[in-house]
Amino acid sequence: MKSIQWSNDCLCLLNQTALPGSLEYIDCRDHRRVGEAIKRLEVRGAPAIGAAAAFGLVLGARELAANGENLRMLLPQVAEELLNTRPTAVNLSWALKRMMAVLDSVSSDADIVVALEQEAVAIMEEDRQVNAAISRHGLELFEQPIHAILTHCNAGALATVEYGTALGVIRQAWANGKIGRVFADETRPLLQGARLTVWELMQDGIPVTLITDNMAGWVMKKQMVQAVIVGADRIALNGDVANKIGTYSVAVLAQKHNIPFYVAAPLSTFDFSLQTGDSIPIEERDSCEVAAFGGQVVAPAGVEVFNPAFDVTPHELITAIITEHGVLRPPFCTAIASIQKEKGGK
Ligand SMILES: CSC[C@H]1O[C@H](OP(=O)(O)O)[C@H](O)[C@@H]1O
Repeated sequence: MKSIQWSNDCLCLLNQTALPGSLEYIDCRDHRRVGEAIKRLEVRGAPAIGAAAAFGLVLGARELAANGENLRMLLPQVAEELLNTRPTAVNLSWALKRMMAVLDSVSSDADIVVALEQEAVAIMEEDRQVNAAISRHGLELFEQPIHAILTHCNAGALATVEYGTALGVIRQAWANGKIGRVFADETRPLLQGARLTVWELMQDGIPVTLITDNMAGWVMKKQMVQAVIVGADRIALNGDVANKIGTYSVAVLAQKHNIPFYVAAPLSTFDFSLQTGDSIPIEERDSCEVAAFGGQVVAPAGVEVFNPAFDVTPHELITAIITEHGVLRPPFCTAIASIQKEKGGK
């Protein structure tokens, strides 16, 4: 399945809020609809929202050009609107910064829209290649086959342009006989695990067991899983990782049970401006997501709700970070710095 498809003047998104019940597609023909889709998690996952925002900027540029507007003056406002949809995943700002840099590289205004579209297509294609590389490098984690691996939320093809990050590693490991089963946390409150990860793995014929988030500790205690792998939304220079709420709890439990805890993420998820995860912005979402379940209100009206969509796992709890450049091992600050150097500080 493809979470995102671009055809000339339309960004077609697989509506992830309708899964697994129905396969519905949203045709976005302007940047405002793309922004709404990101806010509503109709498209979600750090790399996927970065790519969607990139094409949202293309749609915005087309509209401005069609109205004879000054793109260099007005496109920053379109970028700002898309940037303000969700604060935690750094891929959103990374993609928009990369797209806006096109303006500096194009001398003629008449060429801006085409150049932007080419850059958005490049971002989409690179994500495919990057996830394939992450998945290949992930094989290094499994010198010996393991019975089962636990994952949290959805870091699969739905969260990226294709193949996935954490689920990309799982797919490759399964194909090479390195894992026998996946345990998927349901991932309250929006159930990305129960609705999306389970659906993806069953589509691929990969054995999966669904558990509630509060079962993860017991599953580890009973030695039913031998590793954990998750995605990421923002990684600081010291290796602190922001990811779906509940990831920190799983990492603490993994350490308690001496189970390796892996993070799979592309370099576009690294925030090279942050020394630690302390200042990663954590999105807080509407209380109705917690006070209701499956559309049914379950808590008394008026109850106070705290609904952070992400948490930050300190680098000390992370065994390795799998990137397209290879598997990073602690000390992550050194490993990340050497990648930065290799890439010329970009
Ligand atoms: C491959 S990034 C996936 C990452 O994004 C998810 O958050 P959301 O569903 O709110 O977009 C979650 O943190 C996943 O690990």
